[in-house]
Amino acid sequence: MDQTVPALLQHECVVFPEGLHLECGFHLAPVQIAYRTYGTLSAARDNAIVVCHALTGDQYLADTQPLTGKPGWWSRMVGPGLPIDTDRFFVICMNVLGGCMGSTGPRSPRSGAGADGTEPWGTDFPPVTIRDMVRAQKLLVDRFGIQRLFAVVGGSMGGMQVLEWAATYPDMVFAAMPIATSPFHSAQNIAFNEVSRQAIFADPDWHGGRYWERDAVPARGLAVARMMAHITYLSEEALTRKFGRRVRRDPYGDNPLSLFGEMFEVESYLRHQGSSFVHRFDANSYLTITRAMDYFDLGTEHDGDLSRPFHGTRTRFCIVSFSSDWLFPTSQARMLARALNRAAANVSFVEIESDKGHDAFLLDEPDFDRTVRGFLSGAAEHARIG
Ligand SMILES: CC(=O)SCCNC(=O)CCNC(=O)[C@H](O)C(C)(C)COP(=O)(O)OP(=O)(O)OC[C@H]1O[C@@H](n2cnc3c(N)ncnc32)[C@H](O)[C@@H]1OP(=O)(O)O
Ligand SMILES: N[C@@H](CCO)C(=O)O
Repeated sequence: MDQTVPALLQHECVVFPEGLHLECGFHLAPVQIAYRTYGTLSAARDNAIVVCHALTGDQYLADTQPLTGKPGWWSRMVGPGLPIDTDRFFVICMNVLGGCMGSTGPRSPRSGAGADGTEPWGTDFPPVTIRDMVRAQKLLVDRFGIQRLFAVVGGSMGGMQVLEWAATYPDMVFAAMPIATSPFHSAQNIAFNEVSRQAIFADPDWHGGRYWERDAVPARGLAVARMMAHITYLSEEALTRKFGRRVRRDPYGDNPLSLFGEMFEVESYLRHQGSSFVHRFDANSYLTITRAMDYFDLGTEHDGDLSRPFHGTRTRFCIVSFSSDWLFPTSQARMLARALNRAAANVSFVEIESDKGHDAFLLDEPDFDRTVRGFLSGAAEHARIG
């Protein structure tokens, strides 16, 4: 496994020297937010959409991702004439707090007492929550002089941020589209995250989280973490359709269990997903962000009542789930819809038929594209956006 440390790049970002008081009680300063924008902010500043990325996404939504050289993760969704139409809307996408693509996170230089600005935070980076991520995003939205967002859209952990935006800043969000998400992180998903984290801890190059001292990364552990997680992003049907039981010659030649020097295509695919991930992601960020997802529960401060954060809301919601998503199943999306109904919110709910599993929101699903386009166009008419 290649041990190359993912490159530290220069990203477009804004530094907020005053920082942010985190939910854990720690004051993190400064806070840097890396972002990309697409389209033009209207003179009335009323056409802004914040798109929130998922666990391992980044701000490169619709242009080339600099580490991989590939198109941004939602290039088919965001652009001129596309469902999130940049001829009409001004789209902002920010790397989350705790991330590793330019926003303040475990790879950033440690700040505060005793810090000399050369050593990264590593595992001493304070625990952050989804609400902290959203409050950090609001710093940048305020800097743009935007008082009300036309919409907030996102899938998976991005959907958690959408819900947190709507709950924390109800007067700022006209429309909200939480996709393939849940009002709380389930026990099963916390369990998957824990397996991923243990894989990282078990790597001999983990070095107590101070792997930079060895100029290495816990590549094997991080790759195994991603391999396991990646299975949860697909579905049995999708894996069968893609690979079935097909085998190929084992290019690694390191499998003592292979009878004829072969390997299953699905094994080879997972290895590829694991090793390519290591080139674009930081292990300490992975730990920080998976933990933030685990903490997420809209009912925590409300005796488990998921409707209370939304009482009195005027935000229009469109909840989207995918029929084969077993990580964030439709039953959890329905739970969210019922909570919003109890809060008397304006809510619509769409389940898209798909066999692609959780990552369907990243893939070509024409019904999904039509849903995004339709909801945003309808909401734009009500918001009287040109
Ligand atoms: C939401 C966010 O915020 S963004 C974060 C999302 N981005 C990611 O998760 C990136 C990694 N994830 C993926 O690639 C996801 O599978 C998706 C959903 C984004 C893309 O899915 P698909 O387009 O169906 O691609 P697929 O899952 O088939 O993977 C294709 C890759 O596997 C490789 N591959 C396919 N079959 C095999 C095989 N048998 N052996 C080895 N490699 C294989 C392909 O060569 C391709 O490699 P590349 O990405 O280096 O070019
Ligand atoms: N595959 C996406 C979605 C996970 O929830 C990601 O890695 O961010």
